[in-house]
Amino acid sequence: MADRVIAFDINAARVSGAADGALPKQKLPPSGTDTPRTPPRARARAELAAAYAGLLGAQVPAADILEQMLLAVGEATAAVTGAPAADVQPDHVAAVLRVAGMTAGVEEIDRLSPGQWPALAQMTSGQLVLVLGQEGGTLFIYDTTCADRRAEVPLEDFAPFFSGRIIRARTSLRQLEARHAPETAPEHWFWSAFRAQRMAFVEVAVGSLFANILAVSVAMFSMQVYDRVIPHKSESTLWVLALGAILALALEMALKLARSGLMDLAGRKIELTVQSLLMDRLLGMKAAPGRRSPSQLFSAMREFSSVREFFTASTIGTIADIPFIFIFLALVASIGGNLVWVLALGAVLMVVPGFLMQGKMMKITKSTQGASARAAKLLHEAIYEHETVATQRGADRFKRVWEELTTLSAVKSSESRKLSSALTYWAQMVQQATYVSAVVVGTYMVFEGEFTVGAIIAIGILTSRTLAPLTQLAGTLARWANVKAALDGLDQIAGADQVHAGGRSYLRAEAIEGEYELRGLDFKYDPEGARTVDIAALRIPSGQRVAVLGANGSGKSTLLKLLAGIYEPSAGRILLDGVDIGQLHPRDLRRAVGYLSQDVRLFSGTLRDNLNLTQLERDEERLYKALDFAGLGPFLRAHPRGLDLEIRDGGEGLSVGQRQSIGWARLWLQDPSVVILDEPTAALDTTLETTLVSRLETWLDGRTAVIATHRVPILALTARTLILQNGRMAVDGPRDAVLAHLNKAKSGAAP
Ligand SMILES: Nc1ncnc2c1ncn2[C@@H]1O[C@H](COP(=O)(O)OP(=O)(O)OP(=O)(O)O)[C@@H](O)[C@H]1O
Repeated sequence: MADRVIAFDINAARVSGAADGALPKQKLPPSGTDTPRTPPRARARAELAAAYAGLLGAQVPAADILEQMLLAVGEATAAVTGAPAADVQPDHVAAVLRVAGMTAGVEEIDRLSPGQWPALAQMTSGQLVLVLGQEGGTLFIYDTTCADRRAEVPLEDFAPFFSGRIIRARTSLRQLEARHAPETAPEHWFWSAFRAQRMAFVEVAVGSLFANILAVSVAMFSMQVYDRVIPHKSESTLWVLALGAILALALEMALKLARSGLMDLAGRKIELTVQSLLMDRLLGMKAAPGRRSPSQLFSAMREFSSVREFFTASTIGTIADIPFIFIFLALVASIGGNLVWVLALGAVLMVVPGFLMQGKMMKITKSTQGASARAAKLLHEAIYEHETVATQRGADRFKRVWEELTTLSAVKSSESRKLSSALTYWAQMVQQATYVSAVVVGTYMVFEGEFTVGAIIAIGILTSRTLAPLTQLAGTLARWANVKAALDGLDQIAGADQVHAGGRSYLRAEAIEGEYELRGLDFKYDPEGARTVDIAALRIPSGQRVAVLGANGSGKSTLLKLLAGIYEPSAGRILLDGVDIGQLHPRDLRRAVGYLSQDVRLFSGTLRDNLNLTQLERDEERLYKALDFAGLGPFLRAHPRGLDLEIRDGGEGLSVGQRQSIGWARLWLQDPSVVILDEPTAALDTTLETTLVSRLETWLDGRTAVIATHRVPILALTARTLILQNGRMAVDGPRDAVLAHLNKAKSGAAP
């Protein structure tokens, strides 16, 4: 039996890779996440978690799980000790399974029973094993060394080594819905957040009902005092009624306070949901060159504040009070009969202009927003491009356009303010006029003997209460155009095509070899315009290094962005490892394809943040190794702040060449199997370029590389040369042959 346990233990070690790292290496791509400092069991545990998730129907590659795990481990240890990543614990595995959309947790069990499986069991040695099921006295364990991946282990062999802890995951209802529910129209990004808070709104409505019923008490009190207390001089009744009315008022206030608390909470939740969704959509947008302007997106996001202010407690309270107008009207009808029509007419007159003016308000708002968006863009350029504006003597032009825009925006917003004040004042005036009319009609009814003085007083009070929410509604309507325009702007962001489109399934690829095939590839920035890239057929075998040459504007950068999957072809296909690049899961694509752009951008934060944008790398040594590779190591080792060097707002803090080096360091950390490089050494000095090129000799080994360049040293790394002319492939051949041909053509053309 002991042999059996040992055999099992070895299997377990192999399955979880804890002891000897016996996992087949090719299972995970050679990615930046798999560093020498990757916590010892992380890699194997990622494999196990991926296998477990797969059993539950969620196809998540181990590489994704590994990334999440390292994040979870890093955050947990950083939070406690600030130390580098520790070992992956069961809690981290459970957390990662939850991120993958399942419900998962660590449980302590005292008995092994069939209902618990499949689950990950922790052994006394700390190893995790995936238990697939249990039948009688036998457990089925996931074992990659068996042909059918299942090992049978008797319970009595397993039990002594079992720690009593399991990680159990279940498919969440949301996941089941996503997997099996028939496809329905997607929910509106904004209104669906309201729907999620519907319970809070039901509670608000109930609170409003009681608050409004209590609000009647003052009217009833006045009526009773005038009609009963005064004629009979009944002091005790007066005090009883007064006490009742005050109690009712206090209760009404308490209810309204509770109601506004509830609305605030719901409002906050809605805001957080919507803001996070908008950010997700913004970050996940597909590149749409020439079709969407960044300044439009900026101003749309900024306008969210007007949406937030609109949907505060006061607006929701106003809307919640509207249905109760009918209760008040019914009450007035029961006291004053036909007099209720005066109120009804007043109510209609109060809000109709607000509705009629919506079109005009919308027009004014759109032009105000247009002008202020353009002004914001100008401001951005004036600040960030200050040096160019100054050296190119552009200040006068900027000032003129700024004045034009601010004048336009001031005129338009004053127009909008005037209209909205007029609407509010109109509503207030009609409310007062309705009160006067109700008293006049009531007085005639008193003359006729149909009415008491108390009833007139009560109706006066009820008139104010009935119409008060409508005055607020008029104000709300005046602001609605603004909010509607902001929502329309945000629709652009929320509805923008996403890189990772929800509701479609992608092909998951653990590793990408890097073989490209282009078929009938066309790309146009402007759908009506000419083709920027037009390549009938091209094949780049995996591991080949290709240089792309061509004059300025010939389409090199565009082709590279297409190969990197940043742009989508307008027509034709790009296959990577035989799969349409659009079919590959964006995470897998981004992991395997490294892209170094012509203009490396830095973000505000430290240099460490800028190097480690994935937040996965916690090993300082590795960060320095990356910097050494890119030629920045000596500079930063000598720098007093080192990796904590502050990169200022707008990415300033390093020279253009140093920025390009950071791009190289990022690429080294990513360690992709395909590299797409756009003028990757253009900003480097010749010494660094030569050093880097010699390092690349070995680093590029086994990687597919497509390099657009005007520089000779980097050409030495490539085996094949493509020359683009107006987006078309003019030449394609072995480097030396192409270069010789070019030199010959040049010398032939020379006088
Ligand atoms: N974002 C964009 N929107 C519209 N047109 C663009 C955009 N980017 C590039 N173009 C156009 O596409 C054509 C090809 O540009 P691309 O940047 O691919 O050329 P390139 O060969 O990389 O040039 P360079 O050597 O100067 O970097 C150019 O005519 C350019 O005007």
